[in-house]
Amino acid sequence: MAFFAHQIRRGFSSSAVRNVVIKQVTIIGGGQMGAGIAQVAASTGHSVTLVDTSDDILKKSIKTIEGSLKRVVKKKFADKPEAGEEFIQKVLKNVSTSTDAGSAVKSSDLVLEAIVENLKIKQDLFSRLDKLAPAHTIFASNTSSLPISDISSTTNRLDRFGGLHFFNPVPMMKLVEVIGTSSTSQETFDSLLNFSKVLGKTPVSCKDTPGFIVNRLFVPYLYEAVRLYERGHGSKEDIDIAMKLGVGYPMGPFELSDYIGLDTIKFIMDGWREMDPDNTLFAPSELMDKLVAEGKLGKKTGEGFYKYK
Ligand SMILES: CC(=O)CC(=O)SCCNC(=O)CCNC(=O)[C@H](O)C(C)(C)COP(=O)(O)OP(=O)(O)OC[C@H]1O[C@@H](n2cnc3c(N)ncnc32)[C@H](O)[C@@H]1OP(=O)(O)O
Ligand SMILES: NC(=O)C1=CN([C@@H]2O[C@H](COP(=O)(O)OP(=O)(O)OC[C@H]3O[C@@H](n4cnc5c(N)ncnc54)[C@H](O)[C@@H]3O)[C@@H](O)[C@H]2O)C=CC1
Repeated sequence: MAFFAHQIRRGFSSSAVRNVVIKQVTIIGGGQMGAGIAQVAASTGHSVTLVDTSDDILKKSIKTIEGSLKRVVKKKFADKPEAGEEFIQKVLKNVSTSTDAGSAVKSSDLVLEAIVENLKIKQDLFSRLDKLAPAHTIFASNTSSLPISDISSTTNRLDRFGGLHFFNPVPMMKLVEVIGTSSTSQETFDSLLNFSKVLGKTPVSCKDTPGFIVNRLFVPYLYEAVRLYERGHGSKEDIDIAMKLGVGYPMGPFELSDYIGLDTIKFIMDGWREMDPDNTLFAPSELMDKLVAEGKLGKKTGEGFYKYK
């Protein structure tokens, strides 16, 4: 009886009665997050195909992975630089690239999406791939804020669909939020939990609620820092210093917003405000709107709250 109730909660489906051991991974989107996830998956022995819209972007993704691996081995193989170089080459061999998502997913156990934070584009992608991926393949999204059940709604594999939310920079941040919708099967959820552990991360289980755990607490904090600055209650520099030295955060809110990308943070907040317009935690910021409109998105564009050129 308990088993049955449990299966109902997770949306039982006969096609998903076994745990999928994830070996072959397709990652769609080779930006900040996709490249980081590809690196970690390849470093832990997975065969990874990284997909993006052009070969030029993918070349940049591989360069990013190479640069990050160099930082990792500097520490891990401090006394054995040759073994470090060997490790880098071994990891890079585990990553192939493609601009053809449809072909890439044909041999995948997991398709993990880390493309632009836009519901329609994510839905279109998964709807197309659903027809091409094998039946056992699990689909997952790395979305920061969109409901997983909205993203999965255009597919016929609701039981094999979940959220895997990594943190930036992926090689350094230990947490993964694993998100199950009311339709995600227990087997899928367990496979995603297990995959996160095999990557060397610590997973936490989340419901499909806005911002899951971390961003629901964290994004309002980042916005309140900007509003505090707009009210003239402190300079950006002092607010950053205060949060680093006062509560031990590794980065202040302005440094971190620039690091994540102001477009991503604004997109999250705009979406929540639309859902709950009277919630003062979701109030807008004129400065944030202005910077994003000017294309000053943070570190990735060379300027955000601070300049990086
Ligand atoms: C928006 C969302 O949906 C969710 C999110 O991601 S929210 C954002 C979550 N992320 C954070 O909060 C990041 C907070 N910042 C930090 O933890 C740290 O500042 C940081 C790890 C990014 C950098 O650390 P730092 O001490 O400030 O700088 P730095 O000295 O350059 O780096 C520390 C170490 O990390 C390593 N490192 C940093 N970035 C790295 C990367 N991308 N790849 C590999 N190694 C990296 C460095 O090599 C360095 O190693 P050593 O200690 O051996 O020298
Ligand atoms: N930046 C951050 O700190 C975090 C972001 N996220 C989420 O991860 C996702 C990706 O974010 P970032 O890596 O920061 O973005 P990014 O802008 O660095 O990278 C996105 C990549 O996806 C590619 N892309 C866009 N549409 C595509 C398509 N249809 N097919 C293939 N590739 C496509 C782009 O060319 C780009 O290289 C978003 O959903 C974001 O909300 C999650 C955790 C942290």
